[in-house]
Amino acid sequence: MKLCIDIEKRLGDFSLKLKTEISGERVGIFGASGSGKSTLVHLIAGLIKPYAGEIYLDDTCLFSSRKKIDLSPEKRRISIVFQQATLFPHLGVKSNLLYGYKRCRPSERRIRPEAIIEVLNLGHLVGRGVGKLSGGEKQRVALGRAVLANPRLLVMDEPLSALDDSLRYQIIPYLRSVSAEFGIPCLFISHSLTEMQLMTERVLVVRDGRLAGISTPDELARTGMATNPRGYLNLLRLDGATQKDGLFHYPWGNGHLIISEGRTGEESLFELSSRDIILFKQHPEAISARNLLECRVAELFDSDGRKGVVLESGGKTLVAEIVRSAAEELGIAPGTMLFAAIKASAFRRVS
Ligand SMILES: Nc1ncnc2c1ncn2[C@@H]1O[C@H](COP(=O)(O)OP(=O)(O)OP(=O)(O)O)[C@@H](O)[C@H]1O
Repeated sequence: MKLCIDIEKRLGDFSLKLKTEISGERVGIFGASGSGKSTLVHLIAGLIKPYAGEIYLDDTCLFSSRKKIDLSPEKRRISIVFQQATLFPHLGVKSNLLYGYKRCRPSERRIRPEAIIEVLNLGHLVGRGVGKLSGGEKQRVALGRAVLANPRLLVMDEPLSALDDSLRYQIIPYLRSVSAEFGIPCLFISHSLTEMQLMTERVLVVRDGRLAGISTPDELARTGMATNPRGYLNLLRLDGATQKDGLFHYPWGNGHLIISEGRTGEESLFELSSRDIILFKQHPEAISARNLLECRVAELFDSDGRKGVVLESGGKTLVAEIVRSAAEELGIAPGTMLFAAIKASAFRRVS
């Protein structure tokens, strides 16, 4: 997908003026509350109209004030999944799912409803009404309905922010797999950096209605490391745990990670703050932390007076954070071998 935007819009005191070009299959729009993310996607989807400018999706002109083109939302074929799943309350799960599908020309129906029902794990819900569905189930039905409308682009406008933490991370694999399995490019809006890291490959950053830059989620996490209260959040997908003395041992890099709140038999996603990793130049004699990993410094980066240290072991990486003076005292440079100590309780299991 390639999106070219050059638009201006004013809403009350707020003005949006943005010119950019971004490509990718999973693109993020990231910015603080009120920065203009929803306004931007409403303009792209044709729900509101710019004063002036142009919007192109691949080779299709969606809007051009110069050429007097303004495609209707239906002709743009952009499906939006909103923060709160807006299902039709008088229709059951199946009719909600098929709502847009039935309105597509048969020749345009690319995706089989059965395939979506399977990918989104909705089989046990198709005979039900929507009134008693949980928040996560409603969001999966809304997602299925959006995909079955055969969109050219799927917009997800903070689809996870109404869900609690555990549900949020359960839904992310579904969001990723619909986009990947059915080849539908998606535009994912959020102000959560973790969601950006899990969902997108490139990110358009918006600040006060203006373009603040185009970045990758990892670059964003690195830049924000010093100012983010939780530093750089390492996201680790781990599997194959064995349990010993009430702790979970996961294979990682050249060794193991020992984690308090793990589980056996299933993959889990863990967060680990860069601030929970302590670095030693030499092997410490005795420490209480359960993890002591020998790692090579792959890279160093700056973030507002602090140093990010990218540690590598057996092809896996972790980012640790130290103050600049500590980096100088320890003589840390790419290639240096270090010991990283991490408490087993520092890992937070999010799914
Ligand atoms: N119809 C409107 N009339 C006047 N101001 C509006 C209107 N719609 C939005 N705004 C203002 O435009 C600004 C951007 O709103 P928008 O919803 O695009 O932000 P956002 O980045 O999506 O925020 P959030 O993350 O909180 O959803 C806000 O200051 C909002 O109050």
